Amino acid sequence: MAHLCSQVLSTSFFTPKPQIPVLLSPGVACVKSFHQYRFLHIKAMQDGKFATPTSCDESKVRVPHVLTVAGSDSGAGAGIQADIKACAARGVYCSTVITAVTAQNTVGVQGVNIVPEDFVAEQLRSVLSDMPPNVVSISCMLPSTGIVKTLCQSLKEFPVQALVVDPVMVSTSGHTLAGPSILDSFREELLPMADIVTPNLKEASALLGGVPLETIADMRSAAKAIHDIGPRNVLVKGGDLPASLDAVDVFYDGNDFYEFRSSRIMTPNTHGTGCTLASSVAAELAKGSQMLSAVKVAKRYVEAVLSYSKNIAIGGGCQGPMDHLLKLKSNVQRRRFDPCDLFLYAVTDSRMNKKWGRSIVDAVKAAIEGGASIIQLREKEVETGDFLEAAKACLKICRVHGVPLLINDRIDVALASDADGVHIGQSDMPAHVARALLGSDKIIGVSCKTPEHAQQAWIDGADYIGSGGVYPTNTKENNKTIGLDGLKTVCVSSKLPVVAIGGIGMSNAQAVMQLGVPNLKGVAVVSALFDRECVMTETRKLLEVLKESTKIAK
Ligand SMILES: Nc1ncnc2c1ncn2[C@@H]1O[C@H](COP(=O)(O)OP(=O)(O)O)[C@@H](O)[C@H]1O
Ligand SMILES: Cc1ncc(COP(=O)(O)O)c(N)n1
Ligand SMILES: [Mg+2]
Repeated sequence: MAHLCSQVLSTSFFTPKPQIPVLLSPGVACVKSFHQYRFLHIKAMQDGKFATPTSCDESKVRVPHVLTVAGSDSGAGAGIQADIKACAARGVYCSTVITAVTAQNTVGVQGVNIVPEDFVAEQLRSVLSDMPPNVVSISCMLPSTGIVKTLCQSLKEFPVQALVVDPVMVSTSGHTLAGPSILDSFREELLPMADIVTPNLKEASALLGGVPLETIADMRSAAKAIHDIGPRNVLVKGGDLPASLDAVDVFYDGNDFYEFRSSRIMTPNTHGTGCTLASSVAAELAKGSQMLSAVKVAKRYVEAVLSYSKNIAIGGGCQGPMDHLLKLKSNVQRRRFDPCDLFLYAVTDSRMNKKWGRSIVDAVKAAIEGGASIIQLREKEVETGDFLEAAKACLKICRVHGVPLLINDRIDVALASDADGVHIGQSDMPAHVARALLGSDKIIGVSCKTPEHAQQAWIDGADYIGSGGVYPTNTKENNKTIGLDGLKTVCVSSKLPVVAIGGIGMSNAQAVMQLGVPNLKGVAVVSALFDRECVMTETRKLLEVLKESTKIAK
């Protein structure tokens, strides 16, 4: 068993993968190449440097793992907290060694308490001896020369495949996090070990003895000069480049320069961008990416998080944090499905839009203005790319008005546009498969003509049922009409809310709503809204009819 374990343990280090990032520690000053790291790692294993796992089996899966060495930020925008969140968002396990604890918020840094060197060493030993990371990321303040030395010593003892160094010296709020006394050990010991070093403008300037950096040409010269100190790659970050419309970072690998550009997000919530970038580079390297693509992906991630977080309000200061877990947040923020949303359910139709010369977006806007409570895009004749663009544009409008947007049939389009859900028929993907793909927060509606369909929809995790055709309709070929009786049978057989569909309009909506079954929540309408000259007026009129009929029913 022990033999098996050591094979499992060593796999990620011995397979001829591309380099794995490690945030650099100082003791390995003379070790630069990936192959040398691997050699040292193998030797350390042979010397019994790693703890022998007490239990393991072949079915265990190794996960990409970044060890971040950083300071704690009580405000959780930067430091260890940013690193953990970024790694989690990038799908990578993150262990931590804390070098200092700061009292910090959106106003600034109120205090710094340095962790004793021997305790930093103990944390390093605990992690490195038992759970060797793919990459070490030193994305933080290193408050003393002693800590730099401790790090280098530990990395010498437990070499890793790649080292990422973010030389945090000054916080965005202007607070000095690492004094000039450690600059020498940074330059002499840490930087030569780094696979990549990621200084911002101020840090690049400090590393080079205070040269002013004001243009992209300056950043290129700085990247080259820092490369000469010894790291294999340099990324000079231009978040603070004055008068730059774009956020431009300059990458130099010793041969070529690359400019990574993204639009500049106008937001005060930029605290922690540097930590986030470094740990994301480390995360991508841990997953096996080459350096250049790791930087590219990390930069794109930072841009997405900044953009997502640009209006969040946490704290009263002017250095707000970002929200790294944007995906989770968007799910939490989404309004839960309310059966009352089914009251006036507008279903678009591409043929009708074409006939009346309006875009899908114009049709949706008009229906919402008229009072539609939910929208379904049913666009059978539109190309996928156009459908996706239309869905995104409609979603913006729907979100402003708090109206859910569903996509007919196309789970791919619903996922890609982040629409609120789908409506599927009996011959589409089964609802339980759609649920597995879409997750628990999206709305799923299923067309049902019989109690058996309704029962299955409930088992499969649907949120509502669309039942019909109640009356004959020409928006759907060969569609069996089930009549008011068929609709009632489906309603009483199901616990799910139901929306009636098929040939419903001004003349018969009242009859449907007066069916007298409590889970019949509304009517879905196509032609009566969209095969008309003024969608908004027709929607308003239908809304009045529906309101009137609920009054009568009471
Ligand atoms: N307002 C912004 N919009 C888009 N990207 C930004 C913005 N500010 C910083 N960045 C990006 O965030 C990353 C971190 O940059 P920077 O803020 O310069 O580093 P640090 O946080 O270490 O000071 C870089 O990729 C930079 O281009
Ligand atoms: C503990 C800790 N680590 C790093 C930073 C730098 O982050 P930023 O440059 O965004 O202030 C910080 N402020 N605090
Ligand atoms: Mg910054």
